[in-house]
Amino acid sequence: MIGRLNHVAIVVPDLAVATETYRSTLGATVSAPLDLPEHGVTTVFVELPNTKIELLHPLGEGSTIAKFLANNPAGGIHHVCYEVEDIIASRDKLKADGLRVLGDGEPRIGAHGKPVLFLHPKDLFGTLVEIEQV
Ligand SMILES: CC[C@H](C(=O)O)C(=O)SCCNC(=O)CCNC(=O)[C@H](O)C(C)(C)COP(=O)(O)OP(=O)(O)OC[C@H]1O[C@@H](n2cnc3c(N)ncnc32)[C@H](O)[C@@H]1OP(=O)(O)O
Ligand SMILES: [Co+2]
Repeated sequence: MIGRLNHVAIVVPDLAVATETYRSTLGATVSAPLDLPEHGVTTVFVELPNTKIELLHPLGEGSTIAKFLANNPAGGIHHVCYEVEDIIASRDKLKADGLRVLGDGEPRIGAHGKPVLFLHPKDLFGTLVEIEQV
């Protein structure tokens, strides 16, 4: 079911500082910030040869990642995203196998304009997992 690693997400306390560090210190190609108010985040994508790093910062009140940043004020790895071919079939199999799909269980459009879902970290060894249909 899961395919390529689409991205690894890092929540950062200062998106501009993190972006400049990846661009200048690490010499990576980085995108412009993208506000995703429906997800309560601002994202910057670091393009790597074999995957992407998603830099995340809370956007607006009640952001789903505000608590994570409060618990990890220096930042931290927040989730990994695996690619799937059919997000509905994947969702239904994961649910049938007892994993909890977060939110209302319906895919939403993510930063790449593709449908995404999230799986509870407690069901996947303490790791928040996002699946993205490609
Ligand atoms: C989709 C746009 C973009 C993209 O790639 O396209 C994004 O990726 S946006 C990313 C932001 N959106 C989300 O993360 C949506 C899914 N997340 C959630 O629903 C919540 O963050 C949730 C349920 C994972 C955690 O909720 P909350 O922050 O309120 O914390 P809780 O106290 O309820 O957590 C319960 C339990 O889980 C542990 N936890 C929380 N976050 C993580 C994490 N990122 N990785 C691992 N574990 C996590 C937390 O410590 C609690 O554990 P406990 O032992 O009970 O203390
Ligand atoms: Co993501």
